[in-house]
Amino acid sequence: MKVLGITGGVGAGKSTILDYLNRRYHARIIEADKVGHFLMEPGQKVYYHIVETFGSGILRGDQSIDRQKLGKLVFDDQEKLVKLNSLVHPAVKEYIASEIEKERKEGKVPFVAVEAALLIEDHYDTICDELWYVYADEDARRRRLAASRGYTSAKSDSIMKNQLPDEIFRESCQFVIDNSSEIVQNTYEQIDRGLKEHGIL
Ligand SMILES: CC(C)(COP(=O)(O)OP(=O)(O)OC[C@H]1O[C@@H](n2cnc3c(N)ncnc32)[C@H](O)[C@@H]1O)[C@@H](O)C(=O)NCCC(=O)NCCS
Ligand SMILES: Nc1ncnc2c1ncn2[C@@H]1O[C@H](COP(=O)(O)OP(=O)(O)OP(=O)(O)O)[C@@H](O)[C@H]1O
Repeated sequence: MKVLGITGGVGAGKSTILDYLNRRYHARIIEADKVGHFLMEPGQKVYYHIVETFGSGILRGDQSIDRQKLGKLVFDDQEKLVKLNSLVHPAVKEYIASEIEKERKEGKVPFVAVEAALLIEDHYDTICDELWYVYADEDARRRRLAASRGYTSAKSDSIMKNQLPDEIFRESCQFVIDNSSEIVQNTYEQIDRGLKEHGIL
């Protein structure tokens, strides 16, 4: 059972591709963002450490972490982002590695696809057979993030500036998917080809 890592900048289309891998190929998909959100819920592994570090000002009335507030804090302050990453990333990677092991034991899925913007920085090459880079030009990404999530251009930029540049993604990955076209079928065809040519299936 192969493990495919899907990476790329914010809004490049990683989740869209994961959804296709699940629908078309019945891959088990794991989204690191979602794992991170889960581990931040009250009572979960990293909740207490985050509240201790960033203070109760980031909490909602029901004691859950207000991620929008936390995001505003960290995406404008590199030091705080590094601190948050150091609390969240090891727990997320450990959780994902254990899910992969479960799938390996059960042997029911053709492959696993793990998705995150930070697969390269966090050395997911140690648990993935290949890393694939999803590219879309920055204007398309800003436009899509504004339309689907209401992100302002400034918010998209504040996230982008904390992510790796295009050339590092290209150097570090084994396959590049260009998701700039608005015709998503073009993207799906690249995936179909990549899966065959790279022996993932
Ligand atoms: C800052 C947080 C609270 C904002 O939460 P929110 O729900 O508003 O946004 P979401 O998690 O969907 O992130 C939006 C996008 O920002 C980018 N992003 C998230 N974290 C990071 C980071 N540490 N560095 C660079 N980009 C990041 C990703 O492209 C992501 O898809 C959250 O992103 C977070 O906890 N980040 C730190 C942990 C992390 O890196 N998680 C992602 C993979 S483990
Ligand atoms: N080829 C495409 N044409 C038009 N819209 C697209 C295309 N690909 C993705 N989108 C849309 O762009 C938005 C961002 O895509 P998606 O959520 O898949 O990005 P992502 O890389 O997973 O983002 P994040 O880094 O935040 O996790 C979504 O609303 C999605 O439907």
